[in-house]
Amino acid sequence: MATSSSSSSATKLLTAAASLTHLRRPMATCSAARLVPQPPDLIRWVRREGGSVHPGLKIANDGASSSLGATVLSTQPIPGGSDLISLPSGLPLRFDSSVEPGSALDRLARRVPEELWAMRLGLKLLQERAEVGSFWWPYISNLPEAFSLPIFFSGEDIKSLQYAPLLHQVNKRCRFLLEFEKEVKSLLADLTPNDHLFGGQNVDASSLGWAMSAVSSRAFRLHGEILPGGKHTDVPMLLPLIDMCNHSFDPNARIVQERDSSSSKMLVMVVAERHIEQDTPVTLNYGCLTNDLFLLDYGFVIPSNPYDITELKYDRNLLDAASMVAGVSSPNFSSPEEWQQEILTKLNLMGDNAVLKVTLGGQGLVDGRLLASLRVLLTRDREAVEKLDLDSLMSLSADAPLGLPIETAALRTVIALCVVALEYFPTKVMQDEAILKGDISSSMQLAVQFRMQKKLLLIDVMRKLTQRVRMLSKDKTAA
Ligand SMILES: C[S@@+](CC[C@H](N)C(=O)[O-])C[C@H]1O[C@@H](n2cnc3c(N)ncnc32)[C@H](O)[C@@H]1O
Repeated sequence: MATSSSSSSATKLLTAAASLTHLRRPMATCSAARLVPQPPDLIRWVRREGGSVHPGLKIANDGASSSLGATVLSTQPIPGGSDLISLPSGLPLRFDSSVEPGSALDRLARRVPEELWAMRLGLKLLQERAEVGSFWWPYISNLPEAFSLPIFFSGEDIKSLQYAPLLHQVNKRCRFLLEFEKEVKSLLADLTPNDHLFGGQNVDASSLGWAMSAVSSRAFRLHGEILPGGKHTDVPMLLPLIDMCNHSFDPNARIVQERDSSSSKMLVMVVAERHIEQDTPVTLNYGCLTNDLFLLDYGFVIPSNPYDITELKYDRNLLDAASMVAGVSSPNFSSPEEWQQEILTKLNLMGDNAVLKVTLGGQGLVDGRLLASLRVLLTRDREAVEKLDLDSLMSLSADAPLGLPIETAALRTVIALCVVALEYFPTKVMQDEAILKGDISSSMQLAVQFRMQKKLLLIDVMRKLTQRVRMLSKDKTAA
């Protein structure tokens, strides 16, 4: 069970977090605070550099909720299909276009693991931030001075997340930043002052963390140049002004790319998806992401996020505990028969290549592999199982593929798994609600919101599966 290792993760993490306190800047009470107090007019800069911006748009602070920070706002009604913002290929800030292969910056970037790609572009951002007269200064000076990402939380706030998979990720990122600071310093020590990558400025875990957060919360992965044969690569890039648009799962605008008529370069545009009323924020969909990723990369949590999931570790003891809670007896959870083991191996839940992470919630509601394993472990009818393919065994939409009693027992076991998973959280939803009403820091607010949403998700899965069990038995009675 994922949350079972939380205490050891938390201890490790606190060790890392304690030494990261210098990373923390006071979290901006208004996250709209910018790098410099009066930054240049971004819209004017975009227009001057060959981009276009719809005359009915302005940058505004989202007053309704300061956590949303700045936003692009309509000052007049805008018809659907209108071009809102357009950036020529020179305006996006990319790593690949200007960093020489083999250069010191390139060598440093190669030390960053692929999954932390934001740090690579972050290095370029730091370099431009340090360069006097940088082309991108009007953009960079408009970036937030601080970010509400968990790497900047205090040890206490990180612990309050109460969810091991996220604690693990935060811990990993904090450790990486501390290690990378050393690597950067050692590389810089070998360079002459003239070759210093960051204009002689001190680069530490704090500035690296700022840059990584700026990129993870604002960059888009878009097509780079069109390659011969019409292929294109996906490149992360920072999009001035476009990155002032906040996220919505039901956005009123979207990003499109058009090929520049005179070259292989790409134009990046934002187009109104539908009619936008006056005084409405222009929103984009950042992706169908879990709250883990929204919090880690963007520093916010979406209530009732339909893409959020809770991770569990597939573990026979856990299944035994759940079956006891459910009142479903199955000795096969701890000692599956050989034919059952074969199917568990095919499901990658046993054997050398086993992947034991399973999920609840999200679009599928129950992890197909978990559901299939329960159906298989709860039946003695090997023949019936062998008539089914893996997809039918894994599908929640299939009508009780092994019959009603097995389906009911499997679903009741999943419901019990949710009960057990809820027990792992040290606090209850009601306690979280009470804490949120109190006078707490913005990072504690985020941590408590995050863990509360995980619990509400489990409760929602329980509710939906209970309905399903009822429906199945009703159908049976009616038949
Ligand atoms: C691409 S930037 C958008 C512009 C940003 N609001 C600003 O002040 O610069 C992404 C950041 O905006 C905020 N944000 C965007 N959409 C949000 C949402 N739906 N809820 C809460 N915060 C959001 C988060 O701080 C996120 O890291």
